[in-house]
Amino acid sequence: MSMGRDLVSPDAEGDEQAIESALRPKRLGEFIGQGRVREQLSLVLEGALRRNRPPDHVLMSGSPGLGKTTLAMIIAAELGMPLRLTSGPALERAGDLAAILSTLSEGEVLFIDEIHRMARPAEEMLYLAMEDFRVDIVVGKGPGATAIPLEIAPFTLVGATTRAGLLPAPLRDRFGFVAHMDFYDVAELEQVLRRSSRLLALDLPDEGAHEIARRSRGTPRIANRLLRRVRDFAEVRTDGVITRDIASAALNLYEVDAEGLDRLDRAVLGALLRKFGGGPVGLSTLAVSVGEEPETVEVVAEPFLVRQGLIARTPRGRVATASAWTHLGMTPPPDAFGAAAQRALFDDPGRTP
Ligand SMILES: Nc1ncnc2c1ncn2[C@@H]1O[C@H](COP(=O)(O)OP(=O)(O)OP(=O)(O)O)[C@@H](O)[C@H]1O
Ligand SMILES: [Mg+2]
Repeated sequence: MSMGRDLVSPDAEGDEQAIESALRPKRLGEFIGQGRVREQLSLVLEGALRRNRPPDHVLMSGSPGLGKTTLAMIIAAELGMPLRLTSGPALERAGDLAAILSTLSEGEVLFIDEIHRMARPAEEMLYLAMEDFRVDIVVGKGPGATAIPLEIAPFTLVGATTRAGLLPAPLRDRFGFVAHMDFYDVAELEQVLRRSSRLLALDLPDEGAHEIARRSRGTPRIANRLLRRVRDFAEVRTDGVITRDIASAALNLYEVDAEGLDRLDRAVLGALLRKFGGGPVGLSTLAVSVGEEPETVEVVAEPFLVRQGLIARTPRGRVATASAWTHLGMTPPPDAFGAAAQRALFDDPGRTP
């Protein structure tokens, strides 16, 4: 996604990937937060280990940087099986997928990242593979084409997506377990930060951890990234101890706001208030007004803004809440929360009052 250069962008790139893999928890017991997902997953894995069979296919959905790849690696590690990695965009043709499936060994874990971006023919091949551990290789073209069935070893598919809504139902239904990953709360992010500061041998008192956690956009990847920037600041300007004041000064310097909103978040919120009087406004109109793809706004900015109670999704479009106006230090127009806005918020055709 295009927001990669920002300090609080949820996407990882470049050097960051090496640092991330060093900080990645390797076993389920080290994985912080996501309590329910962790408990459900540990049952799935334990059951499979007892029966000595590969577990059901697992789908993980959630915003960037919440730990989907980490969890996929943990699944393989807990099963004691190798992990094969690929991604939806790499599977352009059915043949790309067949090449991988046909070389899997029994019990192997196949991780398909961004599974919603797989091409259609590969997706159809995957249905059969997931269900019957078989693929049909089509040889030839037109009326003379024949399908040669090919057995594949029983494997476990782990799919990850930032957009579960885009997965076709037949694909979603073939996963035995769907893990919905949510944003982390401040206490959980503090734990992530304490763990990382141990691994990086940093001096991070609780007050410093709290200040960084609060501004990490509910996302472990961002928490780790902010920790490294704050470390630079602490080491260059002071004795290296990351106090609350140091953390706060460093984050102000990097323009991470008090609630962790990044440039895109602030742009979206600003446009919603200034150009559309607080809404309701449609997603694509809002995206165009900040010069971004609707998908970027929907996947990267919106879930966090909704979670923070700054915007609401209504049947008529996105609307700003009272906190949004306060957050940007603006006064809502007199009718902002009047009859029209109330209608937008509560006229849900799918719901009876
Ligand atoms: N539960 C966790 N406990 C500790 N650290 C975590 C946890 N989840 C994620 N992290 C840290 O955040 C980083 C990013 O996580 P990960 O790469 O798994 O996210 P992702 O959901 O796959 O993101 P993307 O959608 O961009 O692929 C990891 O390298 C790891 O250091
Ligand atoms: Mg990932």
